[in-house]
Amino acid sequence: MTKTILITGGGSGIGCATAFEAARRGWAVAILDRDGESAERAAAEARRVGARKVWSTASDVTDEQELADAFAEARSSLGPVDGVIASAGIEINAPLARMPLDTWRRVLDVNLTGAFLTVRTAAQALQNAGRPGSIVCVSSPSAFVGFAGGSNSAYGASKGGVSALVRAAAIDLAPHGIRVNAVVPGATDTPLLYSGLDGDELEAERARLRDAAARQIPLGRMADPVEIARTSTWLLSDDASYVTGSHLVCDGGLMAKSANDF
Ligand SMILES: NC(=O)C1=CN([C@@H]2O[C@H](COP(=O)(O)OP(=O)(O)OC[C@H]3O[C@@H](n4cnc5c(N)ncnc54)[C@H](O)[C@@H]3O)[C@@H](O)[C@H]2O)C=CC1
Ligand SMILES: C[C@H](O)[C@@H]1OC(=O)[C@H](O)[C@@H]1O
Repeated sequence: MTKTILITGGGSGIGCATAFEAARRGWAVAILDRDGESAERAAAEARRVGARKVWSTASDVTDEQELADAFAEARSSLGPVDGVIASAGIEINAPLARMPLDTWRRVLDVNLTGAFLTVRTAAQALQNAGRPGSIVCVSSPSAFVGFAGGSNSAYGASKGGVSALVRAAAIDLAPHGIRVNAVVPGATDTPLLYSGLDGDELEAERARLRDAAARQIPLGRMADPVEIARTSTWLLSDDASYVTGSHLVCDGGLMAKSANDF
């Protein structure tokens, strides 16, 4: 069935790949991103490769009114949405003792409050249209295990909150025929992993992560964003009609193994 979906953080990485995968399925796609230019670049590329109906706008997921306006404009442009993917997110790591409070607050605001506002706005849009629908939030292995040398307290806490939000929202929205799930990507080669790095530092980090993936991830590599996108769009599809409140882990086996194998 042809669907109309809306993606936050669709200007880059996993969100952008998900927009392309949805377009490949013949779905109409609304691409939202704090960086409006990246959203438009993604939309232009999707059109170039044959996307049927694509629309984009700048929208910050921490701003409830901006989100509501973007959902309304998406409906005017593409029609009522059937599904939403909350992919917008940031990762800023620091040892606990050196984690600035404003960094903690920013990470929680974007990743957790942004997901909450996206889920609530999506639910309102689906109910206003009198339609069932599906919402997918992008969580993380960091919601379940420690990473980054113990420096991801803010990021891990934000994603732990996203996972709890998904379970609560699934129960809350089920009577309205709205399914809510999480996709849990493993290490995926996107700009998020290289936040704040460029030039030689970025290449060195890319090499370090590829080596770590080869040694620590059972499938021996990081994910390509499109592999996450296929999982997310399956959750939005009618093939997942009885799936809600669930976490689909797409991590190459990373979490299947303990870091402390005996
Ligand atoms: N790359 C990875 O290894 C993993 C990523 N994730 C999650 O996947 C999601 C997507 O991340 P990636 O594609 O990897 O990173 P990315 O940095 O390529 O994409 C994130 C996008 O979100 C946008 N964004 C950031 N703050 C925003 C805001 N306040 N409002 C609207 N848009 C905003 C950025 O402009 C960017 O386009 C994030 O939630 C991230 O936490 C989860 C597990 C692993
Ligand atoms: C598994 C990743 O390395 C980990 O998960 C995330 O969400 C972050 O991107 C971390 O790097």
